[in-house]
Order: sequence, then C-alpha cells, then structure tokens
Amino acid sequence: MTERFSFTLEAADGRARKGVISTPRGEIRTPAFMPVGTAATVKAMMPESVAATGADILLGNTYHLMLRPGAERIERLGGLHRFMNWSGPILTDSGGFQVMSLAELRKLTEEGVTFRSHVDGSRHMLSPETSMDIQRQLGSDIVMCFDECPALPADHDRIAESMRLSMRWAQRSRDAFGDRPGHALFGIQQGGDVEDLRGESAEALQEIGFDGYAIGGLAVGEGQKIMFQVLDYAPGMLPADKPRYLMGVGKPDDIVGAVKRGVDMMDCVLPSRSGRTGQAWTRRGQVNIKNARHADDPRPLDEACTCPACTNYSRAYLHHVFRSGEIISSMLLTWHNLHYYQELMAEMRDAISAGSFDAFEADFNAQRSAGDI
Ligand SMILES: CNc1nc2cc3nc(NC)[nH]c3cc2c(=O)[nH]1
Ligand SMILES: [Zn+2]
Repeated sequence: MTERFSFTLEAADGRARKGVISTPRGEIRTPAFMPVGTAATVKAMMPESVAATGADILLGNTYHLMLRPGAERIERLGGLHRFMNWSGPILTDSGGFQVMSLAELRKLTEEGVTFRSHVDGSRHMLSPETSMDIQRQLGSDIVMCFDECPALPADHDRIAESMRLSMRWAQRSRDAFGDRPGHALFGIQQGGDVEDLRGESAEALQEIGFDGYAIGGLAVGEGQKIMFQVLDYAPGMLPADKPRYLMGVGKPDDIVGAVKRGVDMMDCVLPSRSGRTGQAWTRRGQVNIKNARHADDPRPLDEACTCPACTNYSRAYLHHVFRSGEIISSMLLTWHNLHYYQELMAEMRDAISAGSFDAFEADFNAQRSAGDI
C-alpha cells in the first residue's frame, strides 16, 4: 500500500500510453475509464458490481453531493468512500461545470459562482477555496481544480478570457489545497479549440505544478472532428510523466480516438445513462433494446460478452423488462455497458503493451456497424 500518489508509464505505442497510477486506496490501470457515481452511487449498480466490471476508480460530483446530502454530513459519516461503500480510489470534480449546467440564478464573478440549488432553491457559493474544502470533506483521492468551462462554439476573446480566469482559479485551488500526501490535485487545461490558448493554459498550469492534468473544455457540443483536432496537439502540451484526463468523454469511438492521441483517463455518464434508456453498446455496434424486433430474439445482446446480462438473458427478456419498466432492466443494461467499456479499456492496455494498437483500432472500426444491430 503506497502512502503517495504516483504515476508509472509502462508502455507506449505511438502516442497511446499504458501505465499505472498508485494511490493509498489502490492502483488505477491506465488508460482508465471512470464510471460516474454522481450522487454517491453509480445508478442501478451495487459497488461490488461496479468493481466486477473492472473499474478501478469512480467519479463523484461535488455539485450534487454538496447540495444533497451535504459535504459536512458525508464527512461526519466517515467520508465518501465509507458512505457509498467503495474502498477504491475516487476522483471528484470541482463543481464548476455542473453549476453552469444545472443550477439556477447563477452569478459568476472573479471570486467564484453564487447560485441557487436546483434541489431546494437554497443559496450557495462555489469558489476555488470552497471547492477544495468540499472535496477535502468528501475525502476524494483525486481533487479537481475549480474552473470555468465555456460552451463551444465561442469567439476567441471569450475563450481567452474564460481560460485566464480558470488559470487564476487554478492557482487559488493549488494554494487552498495545501499539502495533502496521498491525495492528488489535477489542473484543468482550457482554451477551447484555439491552439495558442491551449498552449498558454498548459504553460500556466505547469508553472503552478499539479499531480495530473485534465483536458477540459471539450465534449461540450463541438463534435468529434473538432475534439480530435484539439486532441492532435493538446495532450502533448502537458507533462508526459503525469496522467492526462479527458473530461466527459465519451462514446466508444471517442474513447479509442482519445487513447490513440495520448489520453490516460476518461469519465462519461453515457454507458450508465444510456443503459437506463435501453441503449446497449457492443463491439459490433449499438442495440436499442426497446425496438420491437428484439421481442422474440433468444440471442444475448452480444454472444462474445461475458457480463451477467449476456450470460444469462436473451434480448427478448431485456426487451420485455425494459418495456415493462422493470428495475432489473436498468441493472442489466448498465452492467453490460460498463462491462463493455472496461473490456475496451483492457483491450487497449493489452494492445499498447503488445505494440499492436493500430491493429486493435483497425479491428475495432471493422467490427462496428453504423446502425443498430
Ligand atoms: C470540473 N471541471 C470541468 N468539468 C468538465 C466536465 C465535462 N463534461 C463534458 N462533457 C460531458 N465536458 C466537460 C468539461 C469539463 C471542464 O472543462 N471542466
Ligand atoms: Zn454483456
């Protein structure tokens, strides 16, 4: 058990990297996908089931947890790991992104963001300082800087102004985080789809110094083409010896393209959220289980998948429980999707070790049909 936070690069294939992040609560194999446990639960999953899918680390949302049940309450009850019965590493976001998308009556100033809770209308303020306090109360292992993420498309000046605010907030986050051995603070690169602003942000963050570096400001409506154009240069601007975390990504082909371009960690609600809407992701494409054509289909979602849904149930059954609104529908489809995502990450880690990432990517693209299967 290590008392420190460290990142060890084990192999590289082109710009794709394989490594391990060591934390006091366990190791994270990279490239890693983090399931999202927004309100102290990965929806429709028991923690032991999340672990069974192969996930090493979860993401928790500061915005949701500070409003309900409250960070002080979680601290009093022993911290987020104890509270949600997850003993492995947890990364918490800093709240800024969700305040801007979920809260009401937001007011953004140099100090931070004041807002009303979407839960009960109560007034709150998030700033670099309060976000660091909240994430400390939650007890997360990887803490994210408090930043501002502009929606794209946006003009150059707006992106520049927002990025520079986020860099001032990164310094304040670093100062407020203090010295917490075994806990990590990640900076978040901003700069939209403007290469020189991305470079300015990367330099500013390295000046301050962080344990890892996130690529923020993407997956905000720009589309995969622009996202990949930014990922063709942004990861390389960040220190090679620290983890690179792409926030909010994504569909399986987004993830493969991001790992190819040097990303080490990702998180996304897609596999869990789409599981609840009847959308299954498989190596051969998507299965929309609510479609009537599955009503008599005795086959599993994916013959090659070893998850409980594919091992024990037919498409006909999954179609039935989805159409009937049965709770097991969300359980089985979420489990399958998270299992598939983790299998994808494991295959990429193996391919990078074997120096066969290009062959993996070619096979990944060849197997997938664009439409439903
Ligand atoms: C916590 N800070 C922070 N979170 C984010 C979450 C995101 N989630 C997406 N797409 C689903 N893009 C994101 C960007 C950021 C970002 O730039 N900053
Ligand atoms: Zn499956």
